[in-house]
Amino acid sequence: MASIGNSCSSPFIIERNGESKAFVFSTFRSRKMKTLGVVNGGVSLFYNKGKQLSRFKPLRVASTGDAVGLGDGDDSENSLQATIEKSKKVLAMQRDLLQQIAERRKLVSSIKGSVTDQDEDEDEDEDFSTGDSSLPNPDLTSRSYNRVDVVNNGSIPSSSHVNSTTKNESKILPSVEVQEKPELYFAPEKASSNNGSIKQSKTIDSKAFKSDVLPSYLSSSKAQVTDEEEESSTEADSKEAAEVDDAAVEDEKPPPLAGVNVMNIILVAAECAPWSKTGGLGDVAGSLPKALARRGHRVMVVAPRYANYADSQDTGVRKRYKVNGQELEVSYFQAYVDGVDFVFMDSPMFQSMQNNIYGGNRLDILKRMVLFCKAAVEVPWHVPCGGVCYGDGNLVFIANDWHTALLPVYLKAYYRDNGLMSFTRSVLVIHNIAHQGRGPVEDFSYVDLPEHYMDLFKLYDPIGGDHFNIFAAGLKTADRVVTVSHGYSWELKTAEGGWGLHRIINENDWKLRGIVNGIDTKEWNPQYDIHLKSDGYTNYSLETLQTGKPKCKAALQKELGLPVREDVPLLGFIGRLDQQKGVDLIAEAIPWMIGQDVQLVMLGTGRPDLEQMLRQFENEHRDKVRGWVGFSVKTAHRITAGADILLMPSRFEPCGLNQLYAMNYGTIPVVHAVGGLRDTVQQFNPFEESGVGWTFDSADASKLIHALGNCLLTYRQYKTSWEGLQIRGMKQDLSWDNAAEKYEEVLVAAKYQW
Ligand SMILES: Nc1ncnc2c1ncn2[C@@H]1O[C@H](COP(=O)(O)OP(=O)(O)O[C@H]2O[C@H](CO)[C@@H](O)[C@H](O)[C@H]2O)[C@@H](O)[C@H]1O
Repeated sequence: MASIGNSCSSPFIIERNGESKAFVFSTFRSRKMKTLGVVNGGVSLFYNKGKQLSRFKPLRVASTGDAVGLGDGDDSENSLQATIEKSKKVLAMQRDLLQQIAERRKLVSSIKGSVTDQDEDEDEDEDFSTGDSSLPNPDLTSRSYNRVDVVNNGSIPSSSHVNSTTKNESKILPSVEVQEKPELYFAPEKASSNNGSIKQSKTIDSKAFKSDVLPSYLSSSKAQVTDEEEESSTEADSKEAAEVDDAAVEDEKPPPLAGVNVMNIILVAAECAPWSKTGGLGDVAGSLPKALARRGHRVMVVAPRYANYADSQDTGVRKRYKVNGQELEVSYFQAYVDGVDFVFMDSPMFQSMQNNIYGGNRLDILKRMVLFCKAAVEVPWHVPCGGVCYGDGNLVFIANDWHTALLPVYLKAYYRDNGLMSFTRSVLVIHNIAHQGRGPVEDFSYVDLPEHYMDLFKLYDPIGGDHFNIFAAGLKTADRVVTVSHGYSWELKTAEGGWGLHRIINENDWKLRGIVNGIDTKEWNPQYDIHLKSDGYTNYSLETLQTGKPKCKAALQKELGLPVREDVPLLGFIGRLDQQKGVDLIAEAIPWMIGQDVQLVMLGTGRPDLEQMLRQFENEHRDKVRGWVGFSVKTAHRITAGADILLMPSRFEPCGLNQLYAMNYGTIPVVHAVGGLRDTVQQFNPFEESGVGWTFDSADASKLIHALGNCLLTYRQYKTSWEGLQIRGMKQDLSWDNAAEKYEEVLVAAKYQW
């Protein structure tokens, strides 16, 4: 008995006795054809209204996603007949629904006519919010759906809107019985469908035939009835459709910021704040997606579920993937926050790793990432968000660092090479090239790829000879590559900055772009910061800076057990304790610092020897230094608010977030001018009263001391200049919104890249 996989499978894949068959259409329809994706007994097909069906070609797909072309199968004839029959029925249902909507619209028009003008708008709103079923509201279709639906060929409502629509829609639409679980398919009309043009939107979401969600062709009626080239089956149909279209136009919301480029975006990362975080990657995964969602995209984040996150819910979806010959089950939990679908992948492999995300030996980590990436590629098929899967049309994955660099490779090897996910793209973001997923060549056997893929991973190392390198394969395979600042994008191409990957990066320069990270201005904002609401701390803004910040400084000094003195400059350092962050430069400068009248607090975890060093600093200079070994988000926020100066002597820094947070809190950064630090911290110029901090040009303790000396002098003797530095820093727009717009350009470029 054929059955569809868990609640929302690919329309192409039919599972039978543990094996899956995938159907791929051998001919793509021309733009002039009306193509409709129809769920039918587990088979999705495209058909031309009343015309000949597309031929399709069966593929056999292994549960891991490997697909092997088998040519035309005998039973395809029978299933073809069956699907034709069922398609006709569905078409009839569709006409029925359109007719009902048109009738109801007429009814509402007549009711509207009898209501006084001044009340009209309010009444409509009330009807919507209260869901009053006595007055069916045709405008629901245009109001209750996300703007994405109108312009997106994928016709996917965002989760929130799916939910709100579900609530209202049942009152205006007859329920349609569908036995099969929802499926999703988007027409493979890349160029025409993906430009977001309303008129070109032709695909009918198969979800349309599920009883509890408003069909996309009705919800975004514009998207489905305004095609001038459409061959309507009856005149009445087109008239009714046009009326529905009018209803949508009447209440149309302003277009999304992304305009016609609205897409489905899935960011995949090994960590995602606030649920999991070891550093800046977690921050980016937690906040960039929200900025993309604000631009009108439908956005999901997929991250491992390292612990039981209270705010997420089990979706009930279960899938199995092979890792190193072993079948492993994954399940998915979901939360909807600030317009983004956060999907957490659960597996015994991830559980209990919350405080040790990258823990275990090389092969343990590799196997975790193989499982994560294999499963993540199929999330848009299997995991419904707000009741509806994303599907693979108009979709771009954003993979991050080596941990997810396998994703672009799997997307290509398992799917695109086999005619699946043909219009799905991948972008790989480099947050830190120093970690690459390296191992001996034999590690290739763990990633479960065809032999000819080996070349992508193999890299020659002058010391170790040939080795296996996951980042190398991801960089070559991804459609586009982003790194987190302009400075770092340049450094990556040098032998010093590319960490052995500079040749590959140079060869792929055409697809590389530097985009400076933003910050989550809700999370990292002194005005709303939840960590400043107790223990003597206080929220402050630009207006209350001169009273609020000293209060936070005093609270921090008190909390740390340092002398509470307003006049002493308080220096802070927050970061991973490793070679990258230049902790050793601070160590070298400590004797000089101790000779100054300053206080220093350092927060970090990492290399045991550096942790020990922090403790030692504190023990030796208890009146001036605090070395806090540990990972504490609260303390990081409090140091950022309470310190006067933030030290970032990083040897290399792809972007750096702490200096951005610092500037937003009126804390002055002193940084090594490298990578993103050079891009984001302009040196103070006392003659022009410009700049936002101090920079030094080489990773040398004497340079750090020189820059810090000038900084301390300004703090002590030039208060007005100091305030100017603080104000300029705080006034900058450091939000993700700018960066999100640039990411969007990259995503669009990837989308139209063949
Ligand atoms: N002990 C501790 N307790 C609490 N919080 C702590 C902490 N140690 C670090 N953090 C927090 O972790 C984040 C660190 O972000 P960074 O961007 O500075 O560095 P990271 O090197 O991890 O990120 C990499 O990716 C980011 C994102 O792209 C790039 O900015 C960066 O240059 C690149 O190295 C900040 O939010 C910081 O507050």
